Amino acid sequence: GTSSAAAEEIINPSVQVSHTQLLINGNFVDSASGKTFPTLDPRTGEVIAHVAEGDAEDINRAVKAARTAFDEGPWPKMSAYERSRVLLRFADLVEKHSEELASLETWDNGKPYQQSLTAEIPMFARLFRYYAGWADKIHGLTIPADGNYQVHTLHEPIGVAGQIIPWNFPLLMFAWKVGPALACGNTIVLKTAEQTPLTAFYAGKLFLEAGLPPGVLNIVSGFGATAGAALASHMDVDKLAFTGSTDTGKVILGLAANSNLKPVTLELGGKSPFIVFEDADIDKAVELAHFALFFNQGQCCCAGSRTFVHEKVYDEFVEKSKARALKRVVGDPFRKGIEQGPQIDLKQFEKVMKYIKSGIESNATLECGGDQIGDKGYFIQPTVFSNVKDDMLIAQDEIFGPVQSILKFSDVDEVIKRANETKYGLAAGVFTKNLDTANRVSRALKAGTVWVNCFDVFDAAIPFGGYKMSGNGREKGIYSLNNYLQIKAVVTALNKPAWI
Ligand SMILES: NC(=O)c1ccc[n+]([C@@H]2O[C@H](COP(=O)([O-])OP(=O)(O)OC[C@H]3O[C@@H](n4cnc5c(N)ncnc54)[C@H](O)[C@@H]3O)[C@@H](O)[C@H]2O)c1
Repeated sequence: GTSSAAAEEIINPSVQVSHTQLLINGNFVDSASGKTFPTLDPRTGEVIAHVAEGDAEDINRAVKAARTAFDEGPWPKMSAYERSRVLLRFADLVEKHSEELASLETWDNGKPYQQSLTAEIPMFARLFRYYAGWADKIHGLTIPADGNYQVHTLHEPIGVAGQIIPWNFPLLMFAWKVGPALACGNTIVLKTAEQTPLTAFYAGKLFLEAGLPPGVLNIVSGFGATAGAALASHMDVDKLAFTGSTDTGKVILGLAANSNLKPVTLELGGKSPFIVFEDADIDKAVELAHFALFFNQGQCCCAGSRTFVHEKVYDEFVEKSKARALKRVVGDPFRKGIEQGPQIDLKQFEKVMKYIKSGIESNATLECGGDQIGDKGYFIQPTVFSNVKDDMLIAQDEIFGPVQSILKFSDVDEVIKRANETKYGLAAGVFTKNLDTANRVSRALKAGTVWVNCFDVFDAAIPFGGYKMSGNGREKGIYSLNNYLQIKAVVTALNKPAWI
């Protein structure tokens, strides 16, 4: 049951925290200041470990190591095949150590252990194998141009990549950033989220074991305003990739523009519609809409956080969604059968509770949930609001928690218009058996991903990214390679060519 699980005794993770120092130039080292900060267990708010607190000086050290590794090699000078083999060896090591990695991920983040172990670790390894496959297939073109010229393009690595990742998927965000950057032959300084520094260090250790040369992947833990800002504004960083909130994305873009104009890829927030049409199989639609919102404690940038339901099936849908949310199993994420763990930290917990209060005050109907579970950690009852109107705060802002908002609609044009009336454009779900409806709506929606009769499908080959204020650029798939390449046109005059 929902309310008692969190009060049960805490399960001890079967893993030791072995790496808490910054990874710079192939060595685990203390921060220059000697400072550390605690990373907390979201189940209890208690300290898991003290981790090196990197700041501007450590970012400088890491960028210097990455610059040297890029300019002097061996990484960009290795054959692409050799680079691909390092990525493949890394993926093998990830599988060998999947239980340690999954335990650390769950401990630091609060997500169900089964999810870490059976969904995220396999996706993590798969992504590195996918980009290992690209490493030796990145090449330029031979181009026919007017005049006596031989023209070709070189697809060069862009240089030192700065990468800043969030706490909701610490390992997967690491993979989406590091995989393509390494496949293209770049070197990296990655800053982890202050809430979840542990798994990146462990992965960094595995990369060294896999034969990644020193300085190619540097990992700095620390806070956004210090370490993050130093990385974004560094004059010797050639490319920046960021995932996190839209507000921070704006800051980052400014820092990049005001320093050396480094190109920036942004993956930001969302308020993604999940649209259920009248012909849908209601039981399946309820389950999928539930998953689309509640997966990962509702802490997904692409969460289906506006559930639009056709008026003909609305009442049944609301009733069944409420019943499903009441059945959701919340508790210690290390316990078998748990579907939902705690929110990441006190700040996020308070933010979600504030939005629940706002939903109630704006006269949405609270169908179920709405409270904290227990008095320890950051567990929140699966919460469902119905009668949600477009102008309510809970229908406009990214809540990033286990709060489903159900809205009623009556025809296709209306729902397309309302679904697009948001500053965001990350993803959307369309649930219908009608092919014409599916085709029409998926083309009309202003979103980087449209899932039709499915949701949260994150295969390594599928590009992901946002329209509008959900960001720019795409990660995963072939598209992500462009983020980490520089295109050089080489034009050579030809003397008496046989043909042009
Ligand atoms: N799109 C996503 O995947 C995603 C992930 C996490 C959070 N969020 C949203 O963001 C909200 C706030 O969460 P948050 O505060 O952890 O997100 P955030 O965007 O502030 O943090 C993400 C990363 O950016 C870094 N950062 C923060 N300020 C920075 C700065 N000035 N310069 C450089 N780096 C900086 C952080 O240290 C972290 O590594 C959440 O409630 C949620 O709505 C979205």
